[in-house]
Amino acid sequence: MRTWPTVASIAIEHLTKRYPSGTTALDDANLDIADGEFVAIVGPSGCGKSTLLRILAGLDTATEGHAAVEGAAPAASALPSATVFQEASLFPWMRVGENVAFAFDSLGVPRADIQRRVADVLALVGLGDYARAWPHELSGGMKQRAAVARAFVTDPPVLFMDEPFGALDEQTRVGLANELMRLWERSPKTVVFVTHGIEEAVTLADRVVVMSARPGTIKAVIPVPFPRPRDAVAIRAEPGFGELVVRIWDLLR
Ligand SMILES: Nc1ncnc2c1ncn2[C@@H]1O[C@H](COP(=O)(O)OP(=O)(O)OP(=O)(O)O)[C@@H](O)[C@H]1O
Repeated sequence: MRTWPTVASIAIEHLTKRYPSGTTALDDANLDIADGEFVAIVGPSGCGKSTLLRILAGLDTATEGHAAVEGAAPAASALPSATVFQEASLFPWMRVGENVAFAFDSLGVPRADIQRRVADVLALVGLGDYARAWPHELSGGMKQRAAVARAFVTDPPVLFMDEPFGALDEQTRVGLANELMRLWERSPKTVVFVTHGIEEAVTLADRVVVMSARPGTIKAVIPVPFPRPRDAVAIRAEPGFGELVVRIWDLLR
């Protein structure tokens, strides 16, 4: 089995992305993300958040500048990261457990270990009884739980999340935010989390990166001072929570 470090840092330097259509989606973005840090990215629609995440995840290339995951696997083709998108993108022809186990494809992990880890992670996201269910038998929130389980099951040092809870109702979102924080506390990793939810960003992140309208640049990086472990509901009553949310809203105006 391949082994990789438990966490990795990310360096983004002068990153610019121009699509062939002529759209400049990112313009000279610079950011350092520390080992094990949870960073949320917010910004107006179309400011290049997904573009940035796709470049970090190795799914697209930059026009200028570069982004590097440091302390991770040597080959760019073997980036030890997992990505969760707004759509859970489970394979409809595989049961939930098989979808989660698929993350181990070609990693050479013994079958018994895979079964144990899949069962553990499904239990952690509240899907312990659904390993043999088909994706179409799950609600939207349950599908997203399965997608989060698939991202965590191999314990990669880096996790990229692109509006993973964006399509869900508020109550499910808050529940999943808590589950994500518990998973992250159990197995630390560097997380880059794109969201439209300012409160969600402040709840989850160590720092919130605020991007400007297109072409996207990094307008501000706001540290979130609240202690951990956090609770996605109780944190709203923390002194300073509302002020921080308003400050970020003001930056987005
Ligand atoms: N494959 C592509 N080809 C051409 N232009 C693209 C492509 N993908 C994105 N864009 C453009 O790049 C800009 C940034 O898009 P991106 O999806 O990164 O923004 P975003 O901040 O994630 O938006 P949203 O919050 O609405 O999801 C937009 O103007 C978009 O039209």
